[in-house]
Amino acid sequence: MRHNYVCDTITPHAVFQHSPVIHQLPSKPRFGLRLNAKRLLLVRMPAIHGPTGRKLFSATTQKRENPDQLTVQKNIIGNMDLITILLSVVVILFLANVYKNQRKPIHTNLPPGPKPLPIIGNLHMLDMKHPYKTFMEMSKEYGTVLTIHFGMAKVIILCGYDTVKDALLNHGEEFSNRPKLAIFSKSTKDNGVIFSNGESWKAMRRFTLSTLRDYGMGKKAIEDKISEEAEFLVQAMKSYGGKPFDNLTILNAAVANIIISILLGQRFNYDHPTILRLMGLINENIQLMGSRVVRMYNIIPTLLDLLPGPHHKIFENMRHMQNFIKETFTKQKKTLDVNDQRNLIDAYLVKQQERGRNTGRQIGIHVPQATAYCQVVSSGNDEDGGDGDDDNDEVTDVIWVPDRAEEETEGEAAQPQGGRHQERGKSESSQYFHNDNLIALVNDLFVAGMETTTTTMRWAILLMMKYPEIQKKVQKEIDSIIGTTPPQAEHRKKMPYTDAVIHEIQRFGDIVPDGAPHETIQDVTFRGYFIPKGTAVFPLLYSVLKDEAYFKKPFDFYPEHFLDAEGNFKKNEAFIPFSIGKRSCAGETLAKMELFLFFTSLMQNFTFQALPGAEIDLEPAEAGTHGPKPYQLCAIPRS
Ligand code: HEM
Repeated sequence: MRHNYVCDTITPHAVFQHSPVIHQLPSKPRFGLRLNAKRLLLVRMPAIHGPTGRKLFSATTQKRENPDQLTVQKNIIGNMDLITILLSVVVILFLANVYKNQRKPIHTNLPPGPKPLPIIGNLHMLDMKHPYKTFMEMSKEYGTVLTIHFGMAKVIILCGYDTVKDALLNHGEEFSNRPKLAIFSKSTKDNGVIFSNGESWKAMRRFTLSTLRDYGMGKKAIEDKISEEAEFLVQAMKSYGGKPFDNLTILNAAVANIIISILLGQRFNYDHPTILRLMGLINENIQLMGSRVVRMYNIIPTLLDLLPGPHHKIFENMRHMQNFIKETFTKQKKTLDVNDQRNLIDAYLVKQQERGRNTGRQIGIHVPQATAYCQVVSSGNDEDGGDGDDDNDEVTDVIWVPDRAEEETEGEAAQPQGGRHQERGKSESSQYFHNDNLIALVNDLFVAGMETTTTTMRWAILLMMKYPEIQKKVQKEIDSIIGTTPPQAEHRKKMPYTDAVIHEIQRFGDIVPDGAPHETIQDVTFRGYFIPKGTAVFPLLYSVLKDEAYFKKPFDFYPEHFLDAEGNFKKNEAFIPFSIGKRSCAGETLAKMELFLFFTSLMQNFTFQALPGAEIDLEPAEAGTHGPKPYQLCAIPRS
């Protein structure tokens, strides 16, 4: 019985499940190595070879009936012994190696953390639904810089504003990479802006910041677009006549239309199939990202690739998004006018053309040269056959991939904190403006620009329903400062209470509690600890936005966090929902403008109420971002 159990634990899957038992085994070598190798495999055969293995095993134990059968069985057993020994040796060596590596003090001065188990590390200790809560608990024991083992990989967790600021600002460059996350790497091949690194990231980030500025952020044009969209949103909410509804779809569509106008230069009605399709794909993926299986996928992708699960749906949805983007820019290319750029995709295509001109070649035309090579990009097939991506099959493009000698030297990527304007006029790495980067970049901006702001707006309405007296104070300020005219960005400075409420919504909602993962670009000595190059680092935004040293009532909704005694708006340096440093949110200015204009437009026109008798639940849903659970609301028109 005991042998059975120990041997079962030696299949990779079972080791994962039962490893605490491995630790409890008494004496001598661990992992049941003292077992007879043959017996080990006999018990393991069913797990490795399935039904055949099971039959072989029974052949050794049942009564033999005739000599022929005996001979066959002897051969089988002879072969099996060989396999038994080989496999046992492999398994034993593998486990011994894992054990040795985990015990070996490779770096003696790593930040402290809980003791890991073989293979699974500290995974068994984590609340997989809210890992940030476990990290906060652990930091009470181990300090604000701690090491957690995600399986066999070490991850550094940074807790509290002082530590996060120290890492992302004072050691900004050293912590500025992103780790490869299997769930994204597989579909984007590390292109785009959110999960890319090195020169390609710098080129994409610089382009994103300057183009968002030209087509969106800080410009009157985008302010007008948001105001216009806010009016559509108000009308859509009015259409419910005060009756209960779930605001997710229309809020999502309103926010989506802003990023769509920047990316594609158009808006869609809220029931248009295209916008519904895009939102459906993105929302489903965000939802699935929060699942435990997907979190596990980033730790053991090779194993999970073999198993069914939500990760396959994520890949399928990403393929549909990519096909949509390919189809869109292929069509746009046909009507591109360099002197009349309509949107971000046009600006990107112009960069591609510049590249062609600079090198005496044109994008899309293969000009063989000794020092460069071409890459043919084909969209592949529309795998679902029914999502309207039929044109994609014809999309074939030829892009230039220069040799290293052609690469231009880049400066630092633009920094949002005070450094945004420095990137203008710098030489550009136009070799990175290839189609794969365009697809991944547009996808990144769709997802980042749509989901985050919608989720914050959903918190905003839920919190106003929960705290009607705060809602009334906001409305009073709107009535006195804005009146009935459409809200404008410049009103904000005169509205300290509303400004404080919006800040508190973001602080309390805390929609990216784990922070986006970073990675050390080189060996780092940080706060007395050694963190090797290539280590994943989580700046825990939850621990910052709930930092008791900076916020008096960290777990309450308390707009006074951002107000002084006279009721003036008061900045709080630990308010960093967009993070800080080199990888901080590229859409921060746009998001702030959207939040202010959408929020004030809604508060100007409606009083939000929960359904009579309904409990307002402020516990976040389990998803990729920290949003409220689905809820119904009544938007009572103010007249
Ligand atoms: C309320 C709204 C938003 C919040 C709370 C938010 C928050 C964040 C956070 C926490 C990060 C990770 C920073 C880090 O790694 O340290 C991030 C990255 C990013 N965000 Fe946002 N974001 C919002 C809206 C937007 C919008 C509207 C856009 C674009 C239009 C956008 C584009 C990006 C991009 C491109 C990155 C990756 C930057 C990089 O890796 O260089 N975000 N955002």
